[in-house]
Amino acid sequence: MLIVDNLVKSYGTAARGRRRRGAGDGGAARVHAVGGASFDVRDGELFTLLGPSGCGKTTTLRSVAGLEHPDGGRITLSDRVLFDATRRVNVPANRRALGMVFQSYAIWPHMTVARNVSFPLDILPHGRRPGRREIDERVARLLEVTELAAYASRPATKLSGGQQQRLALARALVIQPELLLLDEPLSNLDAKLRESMRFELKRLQRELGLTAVYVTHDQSEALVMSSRIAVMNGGGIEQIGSPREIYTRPATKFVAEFIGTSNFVAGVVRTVDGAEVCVDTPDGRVVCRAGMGGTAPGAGSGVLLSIRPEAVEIGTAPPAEAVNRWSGEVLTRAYLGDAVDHVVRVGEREMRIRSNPTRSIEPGTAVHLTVDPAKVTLVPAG
Ligand SMILES: Nc1ncnc2c1ncn2[C@@H]1O[C@H](COP(=O)(O)OP(=O)(O)OP(=O)(O)O)[C@@H](O)[C@H]1O
Repeated sequence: MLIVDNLVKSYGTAARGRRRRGAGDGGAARVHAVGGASFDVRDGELFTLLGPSGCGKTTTLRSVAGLEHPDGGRITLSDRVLFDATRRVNVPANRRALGMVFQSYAIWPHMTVARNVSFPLDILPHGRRPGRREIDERVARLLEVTELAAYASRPATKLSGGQQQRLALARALVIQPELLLLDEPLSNLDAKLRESMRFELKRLQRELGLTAVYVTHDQSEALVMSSRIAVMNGGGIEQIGSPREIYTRPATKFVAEFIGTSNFVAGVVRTVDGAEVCVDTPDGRVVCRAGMGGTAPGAGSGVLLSIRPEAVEIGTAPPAEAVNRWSGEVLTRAYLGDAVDHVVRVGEREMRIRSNPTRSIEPGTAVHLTVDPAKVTLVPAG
């Protein structure tokens, strides 16, 4: 539905801007905010751009919205070309008819809740404005689904943070946009509300069959909400996949580190037999069946093993498994309520292990570790 192809955007640091980096260099330097990002968003999908601060996700979203003028690339929505650098097409933001919700929900304080929702339609020119009855129906339905119907005539400022965010959403949806753009819409809410709003937003998106692009730096938010995630780093996309794919088969070390935690072990590929790769590491041979994000490493190549803390089994009795086993000593233990973390010294390294709280072993104890080959992922070294 939405296709973003090779999007490029840089900013001159001497220019006026939202933010600056590298100023004081005489104005010659440019910040390469997005360097050739490509992705497509399917109908009915909640597609997330996830990455650390400054990786280019907001610039990408604002380019789709028409609020930034990219240097290169092409953006199409269904069969409409919104932007094409080579053909010099750049549809203005107000003609793209997209719904937008931002971090600061910026509801109109002097209006009632219902008027906030109807306003984007009320101000449409005569020929494009729906009739009064249709406007009232749309507003009523949106207030219903966002669970704000009871507050319709209340001043918009007299709502809680979560209600105001739902109002911002209702207001964005009233124009029936083909695509909804959301930029960190939950980050102004307190932790508890943020968590419940994740589910609310996801429910609304499903119920209304919305197609949305969602920007966040919060990995757990992205995992909970998204149909697919594009992990961004330094203006580029490192990996696109479902939350499960991204978590269980990270394509790069950056993705494995940014989403969750991982134990990394450097090694050299010894043999490749179909999907099974044997890797020699300083602490013995490790068999890996989870593969390497798309590419197959050849024998002799240096790789990193990425092993999630919860994939490792810890125990005091020697394991039955013949492969992927290590011996070590518990260094520290931390009780987390729903889990226990152990840090175990294995040879020269430390490994982090997350287990069920019933499996709690005292520091100083000699332990054995095992990991299922299907839970060991390879990522490129370096
Ligand atoms: N108007 C601007 N002028 C100059 N540099 C800019 C401008 N807007 C963004 N940048 C720079 O471009 C890069 C990408 O910014 P962007 O806002 O897209 O990142 P982000 O991933 O959304 O970060 P955050 O989560 O902090 O909003 C950053 O280095 C930023 O400082």
